[in-house]
Amino acid sequence: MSRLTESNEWKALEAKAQEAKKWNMREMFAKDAKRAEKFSAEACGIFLDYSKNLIDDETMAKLQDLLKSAKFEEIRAKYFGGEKINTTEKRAVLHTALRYKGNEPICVDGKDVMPEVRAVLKHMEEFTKLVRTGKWKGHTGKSIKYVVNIGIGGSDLGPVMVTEALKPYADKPAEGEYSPTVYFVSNIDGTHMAETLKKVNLEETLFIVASKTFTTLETMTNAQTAKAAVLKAFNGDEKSIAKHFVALSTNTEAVAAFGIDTANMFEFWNWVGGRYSLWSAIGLSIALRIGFENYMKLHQGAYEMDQHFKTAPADKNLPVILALIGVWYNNFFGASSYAMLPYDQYLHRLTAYFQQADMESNGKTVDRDSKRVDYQTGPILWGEPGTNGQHAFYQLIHQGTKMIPCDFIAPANSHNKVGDHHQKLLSNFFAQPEALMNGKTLAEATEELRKDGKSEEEIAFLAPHKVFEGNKPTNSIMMDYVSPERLGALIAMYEHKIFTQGVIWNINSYDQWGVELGKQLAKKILPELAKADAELKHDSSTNALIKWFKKHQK
Ligand SMILES: O=P(O)(O)OC[C@H]1O[C@](O)(CO)[C@@H](O)[C@@H]1O
Repeated sequence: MSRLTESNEWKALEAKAQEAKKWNMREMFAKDAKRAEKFSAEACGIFLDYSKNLIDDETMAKLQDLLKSAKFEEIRAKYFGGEKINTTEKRAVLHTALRYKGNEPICVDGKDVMPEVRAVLKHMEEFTKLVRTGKWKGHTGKSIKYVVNIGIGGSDLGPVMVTEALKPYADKPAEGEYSPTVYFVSNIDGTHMAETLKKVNLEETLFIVASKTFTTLETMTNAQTAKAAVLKAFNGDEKSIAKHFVALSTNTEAVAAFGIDTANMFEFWNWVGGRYSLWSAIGLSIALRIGFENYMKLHQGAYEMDQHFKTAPADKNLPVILALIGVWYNNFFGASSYAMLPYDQYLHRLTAYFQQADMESNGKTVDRDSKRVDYQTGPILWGEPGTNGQHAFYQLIHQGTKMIPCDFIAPANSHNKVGDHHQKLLSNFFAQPEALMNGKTLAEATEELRKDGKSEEEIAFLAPHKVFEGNKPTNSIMMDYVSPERLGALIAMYEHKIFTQGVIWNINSYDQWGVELGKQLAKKILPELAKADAELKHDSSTNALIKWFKKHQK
């Protein structure tokens, strides 16, 4: 047994869960007219209603006790204070410094990181202005119309998600500026680069090679392909590289070795985790697309959420509430996944983005004391935007045998006022959590069928299929618009939720050793694919697959 599962706080929650499994949310709402008011909170323009959960005051108090016993406040202070809470890599975790708007120093190893942070932001601002005003010229003297960000994981998903989410801001550039079209190439599958190259005119294209390490196989392969295409287009003139390539990285030497002028390198630091890096130089494609001012508003929203997370009491603290509710279902109800369901088409990559943030952070089996855990850690996160998901997988959420807590997310206003689309969209946003909570009893289903004139025999057969057990937990999260400020706050809210859960589970949320083994094996297999008579020393399945591939490869 671990310290966590042996603790009184954990045991109290286990006992409480036995009680809560018998609760009926419909009855809880009927009994308490103030339930929604009691279990809701608002900060930084984000409204959270968490009343449609299997919780009462005592549950929340006991979850807070668990949090306290995990030394949450102490670890939170270390997180914001630049201490090396990523212990396996001996690194601080300071994405919050990248968006910090205050005047206090933030030190790592006794050195204030803020002057460097501000210098890189300044560099990004100047560069963004040059490109968006058409002053940055390509090799043949043409301005930049296309930007291709080459990166993967955290060097791709954040910028993709944000540029999609804030597209309305790209469509409204400031006076004298324009918004280049931005493409993202991540997959090592040559199709990704090939299809992108078909869409751009190289004379007007800027490639951003975005890689924290500047060693990632996918990114380096794609970058070499892009470099070869540029050199070919400009008759092998190496000088063209400086005009068409910039780098975002922590690895100056590798950037220089690639042939990119380090004056065109935007630096960040090893205390920025890849999946938390959109606030760093990795955000350059965002700034180029929506303008630096809007990128700063995104930072502002996140900074405000950081302040809220640092100071709000647990019962009003949005990231804390979300984290505690997540732990409640993950650890005491056996819920292995949760769904993130944004009701806004512009947020269509939000879930994919948080899949990395959450699953790469908290998908761990060993705790901070290097012991195997005896409890569940990070959940599986999945989802699609509403209402598309409703016509695909909601059936299982409503009537399947698994508990899938859901976060419903929606803005009160759409950027596109098209007829009554938004009203219809939002009616679904409100209806789904209501249906999941209330369900439909056998008596109600029977009554409906009777009203439809069905025979008693048909009713007996059909009614059980029409029953919705209900009692399914949801959070509803709203904001006025999907604006840079609100999106920044929303992202930071979930980042801190992930941190808080990591603290409770006593794991290091900031390393990712789990991605290494597959990479190592791929490196070993690559030369075997090229050599016809390579001796294969894998398991019989892997050997057979490689042989089949070789036989069929033309
Ligand atoms: O920015 P880099 O160093 O190319 O890494 C890309 C991604 O690869 C990972 O290390 C996982 O393989 C992620 O954590 C990271 O976001």
